[in-house]
Amino acid sequence: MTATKQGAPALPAVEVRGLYKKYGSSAVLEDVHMTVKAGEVYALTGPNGAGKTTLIRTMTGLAFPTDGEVRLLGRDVHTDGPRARAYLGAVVEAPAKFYPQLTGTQNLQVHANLSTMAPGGRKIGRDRLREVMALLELTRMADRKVQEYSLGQRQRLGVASAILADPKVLILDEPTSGLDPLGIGLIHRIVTSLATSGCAVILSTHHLREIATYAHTVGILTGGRLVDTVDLRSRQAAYRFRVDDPVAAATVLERLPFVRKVSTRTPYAIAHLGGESRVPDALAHLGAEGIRVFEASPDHFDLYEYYRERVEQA
Ligand SMILES: Nc1ncnc2c1ncn2[C@@H]1O[C@H](COP(=O)(O)OP(=O)(O)OP(=O)(O)O)[C@@H](O)[C@H]1O
Repeated sequence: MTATKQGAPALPAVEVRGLYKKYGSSAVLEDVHMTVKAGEVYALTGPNGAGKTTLIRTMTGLAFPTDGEVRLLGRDVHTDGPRARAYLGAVVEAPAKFYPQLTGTQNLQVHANLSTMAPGGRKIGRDRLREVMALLELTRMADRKVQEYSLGQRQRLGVASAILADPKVLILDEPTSGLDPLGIGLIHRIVTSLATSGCAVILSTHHLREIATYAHTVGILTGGRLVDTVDLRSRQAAYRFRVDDPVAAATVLERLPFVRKVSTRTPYAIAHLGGESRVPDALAHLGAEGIRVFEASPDHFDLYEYYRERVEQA
């Protein structure tokens, strides 16, 4: 848990505890636990029918759990809903529902009015509407009726409405489905920039190779159970050294104080160095011990392969 300036432990932005959801006799979510911190991008993935949308609906308070609880910034979303959702922005059913006869800006104005009326809500001015339309590259469409929007444009308008009130928690169900490659890049940049300013972001997706580039954590949900939570930042801190003797190289690397984890995969010795700046140090030590190094490069974690194995084992 991170600490605030006063030294008190910071509340998780999202906390899911022992969540169960049944439809009739069939269990859709079973004992799901999740913690997401401020500034974290958490990607939820899993096969079709795994329960991602159900989990997201339950986290946002749209569906009620059979058992367990969800807290947003410490408030229970099911028993203290309005206050828990005061800092929440969400697109749960993509693309979000809008009034087709109203323009994009008018639809955002409706959202702005609703969020102003919510507990703790503050006024959202026309400048902010223009700003989010520009951010989502919808300025050209701003005064057109939503019924004239393409699927991708409606998808982007959904994200615009979710970020309108500067949420501290942003939850997006498949935000990039239906978007073209530039639209996908746009959503990545917006999510990254919100997270950098302290917003916790949870999104569901099937696009593993994309999210591997900007998510901090990946939760793998299968058959209603969260079978793994992968910390991508620690996975990606590994470097591999192609050497003449991987076992001897591993022994040398293990002795270095900044090295956390070492393994071998012939012809490589792989080490978690804690950052690129340590690579020259590692090379110097290997060289001093007589190890010949032919190549040093980041050992990219293959999330797709990892996911495939986890889902097949589950
Ligand atoms: N209202 C409902 N009534 C009964 N069963 C439901 C209901 N909503 C979802 N389910 C079932 O719950 C399971 C999980 O569905 P959910 O939509 O949460 O999966 P998902 O992981 O989001 O799937 P996808 O990747 O296809 O979007 C499925 O078996 C689905 O049939």
